[in-house]
Amino acid sequence: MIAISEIFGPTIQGEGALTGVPTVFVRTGGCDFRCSWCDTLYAVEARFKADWTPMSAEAVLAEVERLSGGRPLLITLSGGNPALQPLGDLLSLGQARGYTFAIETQGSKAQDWFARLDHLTLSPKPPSAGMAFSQRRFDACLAAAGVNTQVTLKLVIADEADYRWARDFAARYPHLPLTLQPCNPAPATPDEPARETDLDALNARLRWLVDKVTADGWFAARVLPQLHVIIWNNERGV
Ligand SMILES: C[S@@+](CC[C@H](N)C(=O)[O-])C[C@H]1O[C@@H](n2cnc3c(N)ncnc32)[C@H](O)[C@@H]1O
Ligand SMILES: Nc1nc2[nH]cc(C(=O)O)c2c(=O)[nH]1
Ligand code: SF4
Ligand SMILES: [Mg+2]
Repeated sequence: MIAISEIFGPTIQGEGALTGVPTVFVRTGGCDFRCSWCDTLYAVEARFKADWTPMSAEAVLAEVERLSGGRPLLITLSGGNPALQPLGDLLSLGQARGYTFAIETQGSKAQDWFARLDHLTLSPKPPSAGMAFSQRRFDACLAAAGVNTQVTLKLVIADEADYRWARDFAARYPHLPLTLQPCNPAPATPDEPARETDLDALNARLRWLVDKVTADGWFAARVLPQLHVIIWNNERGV
């Protein structure tokens, strides 16, 4: 069974290389990390376990088909860490009906079914997140993706130290397409679910990041906002 926090859409992918692409999100419950600025703690912290529904692959796909009116589109697996879940059967069922699959994960856990995804977005955490990085685990994710899954790096930047870390990190993986996104410093939290972020402050961070990248001539990086935050602020399920 798959631990499901929420299934929603169709909406658009708001982050990373697939920004703007229509998609349904399947958000799993449970994470091996607890990032300081995580915007989805309701799908992370064990105290919310009772809100996560154990679902079969068939039941998850049935809900996606209901939401999409049976018209196949991109299914984005996120969480929590979806790589902790048994998602191989969901891929087989969905792909047989024409759906394509992308995953968002931090690169801490590899699964053999990564090779059957269309897109694997790896988002290793910068220093500001407060999480340890395992090179071995990250490289295992890359190896599991094989040659047929499109891998991209998505790095969140909160401050100067994160920016320097991102420069070093990306230099070790020059073959991977790279997107940078400014950290939302005021995400909604379980204790303050209606919290709104300051979009002007977020835009200032975006401008700072563009200035850094252009001043450094870092032309391999693409700088993108979280489009869903610009459109819907910290709203959940969009
Ligand atoms: C909520 S995570 C779930 C998937 C997986 N656990 C991961 O971190 O990649 C989805 C994406 O949101 C990003 N993210 C989380 N909180 C954020 C914030 N406050 N500002 C910007 N991006 C954030 C993560 O870095 C990740 O790229
Ligand atoms: N529209 C939209 N785009 C997203 N990209 C990554 C998301 C996530 O929470 O993983 C997300 C999300 O929650 N909504
Ligand atoms: S790894 Fe992803 S879901 Fe887990 S705590 Fe960090 S940002 Fe949140
Ligand atoms: Mg999100």
